[in-house]
Amino acid sequence: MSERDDILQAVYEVILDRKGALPESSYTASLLHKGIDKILKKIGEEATEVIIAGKGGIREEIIYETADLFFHTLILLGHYDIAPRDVYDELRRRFGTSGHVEKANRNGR
Ligand SMILES: N=c1c2ncn([C@@H]3O[C@H](COP(=O)(O)OP(=O)(O)OP(=O)(O)O)[C@@H](O)[C@H]3O)c2ncn1[C@@H]1O[C@H](COP(=O)(O)O)[C@@H](O)[C@H]1O
Repeated sequence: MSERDDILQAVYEVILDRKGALPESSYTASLLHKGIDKILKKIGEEATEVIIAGKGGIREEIIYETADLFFHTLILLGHYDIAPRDVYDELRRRFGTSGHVEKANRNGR
């Protein structure tokens, strides 16, 4: 898959553009402007909504709330200039390794 077809990458690039935008010009710009504590608060709220949707078991709501969580997590990555591909690389590094083995190799993290 090319980066152009990767929606997480595409949204991430919009988020980076919004870093230079006026807060009143967009939701993303206003959240970035409010700073890291507000970004983290939104992630906490969105994660809670994923949990509630997960308990409810309604497919569309789980998808909708997960998209909100992904989006706000991308804003966190954007805040720190961490590209989605860095997260993909970490997942690739873990791919094929059992979760139990991966945990044992975390060296106290
Ligand atoms: N994917 C999203 C996306 N997902 C969710 N949201 C917004 O995230 C907000 C979360 O909803 P909430 O009700 O929790 O938030 P709120 O009440 O508006 O905000 P708070 O007062 O709680 O902080 C809503 O305003 C949603 O519209 C998004 N806003 C933007 N994007 C993407 O980001 C791009 C840039 O958006 P703008 O920054 O608005 O131009 C868009 O083209 C989209 O691709």
